[in-house]
Amino acid sequence: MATIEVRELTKTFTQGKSRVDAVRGISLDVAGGELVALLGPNGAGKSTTLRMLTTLLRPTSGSARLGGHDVATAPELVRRSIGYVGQGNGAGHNQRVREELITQGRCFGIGKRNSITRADELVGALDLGELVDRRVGTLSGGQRRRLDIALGIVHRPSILFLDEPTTGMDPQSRANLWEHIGMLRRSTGATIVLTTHYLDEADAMAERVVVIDHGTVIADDSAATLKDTLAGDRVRLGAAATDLAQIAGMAEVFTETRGVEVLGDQGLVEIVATGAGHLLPRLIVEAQRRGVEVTSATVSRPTLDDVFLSLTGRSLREHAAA
Ligand SMILES: Nc1ncnc2c1ncn2[C@@H]1O[C@H](COP(=O)(O)OP(=O)(O)OP(=O)(O)O)[C@@H](O)[C@H]1O
Repeated sequence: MATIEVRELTKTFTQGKSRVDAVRGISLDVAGGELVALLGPNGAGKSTTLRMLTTLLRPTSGSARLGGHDVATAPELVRRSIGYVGQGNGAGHNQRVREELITQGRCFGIGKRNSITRADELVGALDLGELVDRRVGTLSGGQRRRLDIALGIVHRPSILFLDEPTTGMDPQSRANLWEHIGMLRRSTGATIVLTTHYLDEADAMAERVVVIDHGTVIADDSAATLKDTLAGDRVRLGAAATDLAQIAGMAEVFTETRGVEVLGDQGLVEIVATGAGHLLPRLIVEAQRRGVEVTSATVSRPTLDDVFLSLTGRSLREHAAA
């Protein structure tokens, strides 16, 4: 049985006459221990979905069960089995780091002694040792994020939701946070669902990427499969301007070829193909056979942005930059 079972979940916000269909029928099963990234442009409905799964928002229709408990009928039981680290910081500015962790334990009904033991465990797990006596308001963005995660898992949830855990952080702090998320996962076996705008991050870290656009799931698979099936490799061959059309015609004949474009201003032909590593040598041999000189050749693997582009005709990069 899946740890998270979502069926046709929707959320419509209405205010006076205005109506926003933020989530329009999302279905999703997540198995125990999976790390799933929800990826999509601004306003796609990722946070709204997360907020419904964490019982912070009531769904308009559809259902969601977490650890066997329904968000609508058993929100208390759902809350006990999940941790949620939202986009805003929950910790008080004036509290000291260790105090904050102990207070959080007490809020979850953990006894005083056990809250202290748990706080010390988390200080170790999230590398907060040097910060225990610092006031929360003085922490850097990355340190603050590590504290947020520690606060989110005080009660040992089996499912952890992270809403844009690394947004706004520099690359080094992002890598450091990911290391901690990885360690946490290995040591607790928790199921982790997160949202991110960083395509490279979803690609490298999540074993499963759920692409959301306009409130629905438009793709759901491993990053590698999404890239292979939806985007394909890119081969770029350089040649004299007069030879480009001939190279394009030649490339179209191969069964691996999915699309060909002449980039005249760059003196290139771009070929989108399956298994470019095998295709490239054959293209070059064929060009030689036809007496056409290929002056340069590059192969690149697609990115998740290419996947999004092929699904929607739009780029996610503009959104990520925004
Ligand atoms: N409380 C609300 N009232 C009205 N509309 C809302 C509310 N919360 C979210 N929305 C709208 O719902 C849509 C989905 O928003 P949501 O925050 O879920 O997107 P997102 O994919 O998380 O975006 P981002 O990546 O920018 O965080 C947006 O159009 C947003 O403006």
